[in-house]
Parts: sequence; C-alpha cells; structure tokens
Amino acid sequence: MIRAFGVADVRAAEAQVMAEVEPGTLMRRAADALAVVVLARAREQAARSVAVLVGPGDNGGDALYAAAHLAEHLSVVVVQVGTAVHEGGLRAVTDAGVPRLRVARTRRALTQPVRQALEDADVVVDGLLGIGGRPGLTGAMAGLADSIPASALVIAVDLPSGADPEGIAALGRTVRADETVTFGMAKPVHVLPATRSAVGRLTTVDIGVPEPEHAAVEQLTRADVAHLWPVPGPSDDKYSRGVLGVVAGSSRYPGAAVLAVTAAIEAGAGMVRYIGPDAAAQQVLVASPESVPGQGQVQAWVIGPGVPTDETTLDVRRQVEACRQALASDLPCVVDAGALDLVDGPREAPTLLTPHAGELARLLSRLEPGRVYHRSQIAAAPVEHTRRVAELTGATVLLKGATTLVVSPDTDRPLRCQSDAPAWLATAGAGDVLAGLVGTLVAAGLDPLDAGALAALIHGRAARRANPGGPVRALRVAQAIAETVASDLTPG
Ligand SMILES: NC(=O)C1=CN([C@@H]2O[C@H](COP(=O)(O)OP(=O)(O)OC[C@H]3O[C@@H](n4cnc5c(N)ncnc54)[C@H](O)[C@@H]3O)[C@@H](O)[C@H]2O)[C@@H](O)CC1
Ligand SMILES: [K+]
Repeated sequence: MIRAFGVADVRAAEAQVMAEVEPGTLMRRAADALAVVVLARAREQAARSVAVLVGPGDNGGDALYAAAHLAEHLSVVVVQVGTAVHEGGLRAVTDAGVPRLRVARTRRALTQPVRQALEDADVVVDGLLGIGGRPGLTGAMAGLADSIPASALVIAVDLPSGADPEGIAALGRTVRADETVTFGMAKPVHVLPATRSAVGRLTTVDIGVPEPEHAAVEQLTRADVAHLWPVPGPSDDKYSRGVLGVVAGSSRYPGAAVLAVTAAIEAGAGMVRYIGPDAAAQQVLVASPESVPGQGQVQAWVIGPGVPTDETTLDVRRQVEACRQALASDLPCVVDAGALDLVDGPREAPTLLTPHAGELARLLSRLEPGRVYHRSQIAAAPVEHTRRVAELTGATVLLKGATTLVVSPDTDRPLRCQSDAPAWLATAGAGDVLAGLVGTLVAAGLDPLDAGALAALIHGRAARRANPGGPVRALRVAQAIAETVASDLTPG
C-alpha cells in the first residue's frame, strides 16, 4: 500500500527527527538524494545542461545544495526568484562556482539571459515551491513555468510547484513534471486526481523520517490483494461465500446486465441472482449460465446499471421497484448509474455509491436544492465534492475516473485513490463491470471502502491484462477478472 501524508503530519514527523540530528541534516540528505536522481536521469538521456529553479523556501534550499553537487558533473545554472533564498544553499552554489541568474519575484516577463538559460537546458529542476507552497503560480514563477521548453526533462523537487500539496485544489498555473523526487513519504499531491497529472513518475527517497501513524490517502497495490481478497476456505459453500443480487439492465440496456453479472461471477461470487426483464435475463443466462434468474435470499445488492429510472415502461418500473426494495432492506448495497437517482438519506447497512463525475454532479444538485453542479466542477475539485456526497448520504462514495477516489463518510478514515487502469478503459460498459465486481466483494463481507478500492485496483489490472497496450472492450475486462485475481493472489 502506498500511503500519503498531509502536510501538517509530514512537518511534525520531520520536526521530531530534526530535534535529534545536527541542523541541516535532513536538507542535506534530501539534496544528496535529489542530486543522485537528477544525475542518473541526465546520464540516461545524455543530457549536459541543467537549469535549477530556486524559490524562497526550503524547497529552494534542497535545489541549491543539489545544484552545487550536480555542478561537479554537468553544466548547471541557477535561476533564483527574488532576493531571499536559503542562505546555506546559496553559499554552497557560490562556493561551487555555479552561475546564478536572478528574477524579480513579481515580474512575469523574463529577461533574455533567463529565457536563454531555460532554452538551453536539457534538464530543468523545479525547486520553486514545496509543501509550503500555495496553489497557483503568479509573477516570475508563472513566467518560469510557462517558459520551460517542451524538450526539457522536468524533475520537480518534492512536488511540482504550483500544485496544491494536499491535492485538493484544482491545478492552476503549475510546473508539469516528468518526474517528482519526494522526500521520506508521498504526500496527497502525488496521488489525488486533482494534482496527480502534474507529478509524472514519482520517486520517493529515504531521508530517515518515519511515516506518521495516520495517512491522508492510501493507494492499494498488487501486494494488498492477498490480504484483502475474500479467499474461500474448505468449510465455505456458495451461500457463505456471498450471494449477490443484481438489479440491472432493461430492454434498452440489456448489455449492462450481462456485464455486471459476468463481472460478479468472474470475481468469485458464491451465487449471483439476476433481477430484470425476461429479454435481458435470457442474454445474461447465455453469457453466464451460472447466474440464477429471479428473486431469492441474497447477502448484498448491486442496483442500477442500465436501469433508466426516468422511463415509465412496465419493465423499468419493476426494476425501479426492485431497486427501492433493496435500498429499503438492511442489506449492503452498491448503488450505480440509474439507481443513484433513488438515493436520498443515509441507510443503516453498508452502502457504496459508484457515480462518475456527471452522476455525482446530478446527485449533489438533487441533494442540495437550489444549487446546480456541473461535471466540470466535480472534475476540478473531486475530493471536496465526493466528501460532500459522503457526508450528505452517509454512504461511502466511489468516484469513477482516470483516478478513482473512494471516500468514507467516516472522516477519520483515509481517502482511497487508485490509478491502475489504462486510458483504454474509458469505454462504455466499464462501469457496469466495476459494479458487478465490487458487488461480489461487498457480498463477501468487505466494508465498502476496502471493497471499492480493491475493485478499482482489480478492474484496472484486468483491463491491462485483457489486452496489454491496446484497446479493450468491457466484456473482455470482465472476463479477465478471474485470472487477474488468481495471478495477484500468487506470491511474486
Ligand atoms: N521540513 C523539513 O524537514 C524538510 C523540508 N524539505 C524541503 O522543504 C520544503 C518545504 O519548505 P518550506 O516550508 O520552506 O516551503 P516552500 O519551500 O514550499 O516555500 C515556502 C515559501 O514560499 C512562499 N510561497 C508559498 N506559496 C507561494 C506562491 N504560490 N507563490 C510565491 N511564493 C509562495 C511562502 O511565502 C514561503 O516563503 C519541502 O517541500 C522540502 O522540499 C527538505 O529539505 C527535507 C526536510
Ligand atoms: K518543487
């Protein structure tokens, strides 16, 4: 599991170590490790010249010390914003004879020598702002970020300057890094959807600061599958493993039923009962003869894929009624697609809502009368809006997207955040597959936060497995779930 820690916790952990070591030790460790990474990348790319951008805080201090090291091997120029930068770092670059250009803090337009230095750089090291940075660059920092040539390899110190260290605020003017070298541990900026795209490859270097107890964000990895996946024992039978009821599909969208049920069976449900119109039920049976049509005892529900709740045909009215009954029951529920329109207040049993950004906007607009939310607002500030829905509904909320967020209504629990899927998975039916997959995990007794994150991980990994490096259809993703789980349960 990758754990990311909020700024206050990182600072507290660093302060504890700093009290026990010589002053400046942590910064020197950070700068040494940064220089090693930059030098390695420069060698890989046969790069010769490095421009090091230096801001007013300790992030700039790291960059200055690293610049002094790098100057032993490469052609280095420091571009310093403002007059006050880290004193020790400044001495180090001066002693090393590194040329230094200065830009006035508020001046966005760059002087010719600075523009030239950036143009000549094969590698740009971004030490403008770190965890003390306020989101959004202005003045000279914005000018510098805009003038980094597309051809340069950009390595950010700790985080891409301008991005919100907590990963909440939407990206404004920011440095976009190819790689970020962070110290000690990941921070939310590195994993959360609002900021992740500016981070590039994440390299975490050890500077001897232990992880705090409470993570702000957790990301499951393959190694977590064996701990979390519900593996049956010899005394289990199909009922004890979890029977899942699926209310999905309609005459208009029978495919959603096929995909959700197939995914649930592939994920290892003890049994799947399918509730839907006859025509869809026939197709479900052809695709998954293991499924059982009609009502009966279940341990959990998946409701909503392919159920157009705004239609008034008899089929749909029956489906909506089945969804309502599931919501009124005391059983765990995964609420997807059309059934999201039926959610209002909290329910007692574990509940997982699985909207995409548009559905979340619609849900929030309905839950907060008088306000209208748009998909773009959700995409710009996903954590904030997903938290709001969790708070209003008392449910765990899984927001689907290139990065999937899972937020518990219990604010003490870390956010979960997964980015395992290839972009090819942005395809019709992928959400139906996820709904069935997560339903099986909930029916097996996993709590919605674990189930949501684990399903997102396996969903993404199954998509890669289904057709590595190329387009992938949802049915193939569903059909790759069983082998993906098997391979992830195998050590190594
Ligand atoms: N705290 C520690 O123990 C360690 C910190 N290290 C480095 O120190 C960094 C944190 O240093 P700081 O706390 O000095 O913070 P920063 O280096 O992020 O800089 C904060 C300064 O930038 C200014 N500033 C903030 N947002 C701005 C904006 N949008 N535009 C212009 N100016 C802005 C602030 O007024 C403040 O003066 C870490 O990210 C890391 O790189 C490392 O040296 C390892 C040890
Ligand atoms: K930075």
